[in-house]
Amino acid sequence: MNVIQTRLPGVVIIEPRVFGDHRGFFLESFSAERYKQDAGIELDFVQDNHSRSVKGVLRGLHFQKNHPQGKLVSVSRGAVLDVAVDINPESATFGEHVAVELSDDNHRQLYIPPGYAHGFCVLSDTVDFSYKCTDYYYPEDEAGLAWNCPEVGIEWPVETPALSEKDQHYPGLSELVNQLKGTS
Ligand SMILES: Cc1cn([C@H]2C[C@H](O)[C@@H](COP(=O)(O)OP(=O)(O)O[C@H]3O[C@@H](C)C(=O)[C@@H](O)[C@H]3O)O2)c(=O)[nH]c1=O
Repeated sequence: MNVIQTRLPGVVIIEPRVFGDHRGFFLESFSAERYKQDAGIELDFVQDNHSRSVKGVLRGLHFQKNHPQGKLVSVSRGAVLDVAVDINPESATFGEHVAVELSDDNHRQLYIPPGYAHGFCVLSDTVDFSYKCTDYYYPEDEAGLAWNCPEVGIEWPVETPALSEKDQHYPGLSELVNQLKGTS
């Protein structure tokens, strides 16, 4: 497999080896030893998730405050623009993001270590989105960053995405940092 470093520490693009033949293709979507050695993923995964969304849906930008999750994300059908944002004020890349197209055509995966905000926007008619998480889901611990925060400046492929109710009300980066510090 091929591993591509991004500008954000620990965030890597993984291109699995794809074995194509007259039947279709085969790939290993995860293998603990190899992903540890080649992609630096030391943490164990404890939960697998799958969501389906239609074109124009945007989910994000999400993280958990006290139980941060590392996520190995991929698309089994369709295409998304997947985004990770550095929300750690102590980080040299605070406020920066990476945006990567993941599709059933390029077979790319993105590993996002614990501590980043994550989201994606659907580019295809339908998408099946799968991800492995290094911690469990704690509904009371859920938090988010506004998908359209101007301080982050993500160039999303749609102007008016379809959002969940809660994704319409998350704060921008400065407000989020103040909230996490407990100062507002
Ligand atoms: C994320 C999650 C949701 N749920 C439930 C809660 C809710 O009733 C329903 C839909 O939840 P949400 O609207 O939060 O789903 P969604 O907006 O798809 O949330 C996900 O977005 C992407 C971008 C991520 O990075 C994930 O970590 C996760 O936050 O599913 C679980 O039971 N377990 C889970 O792990």
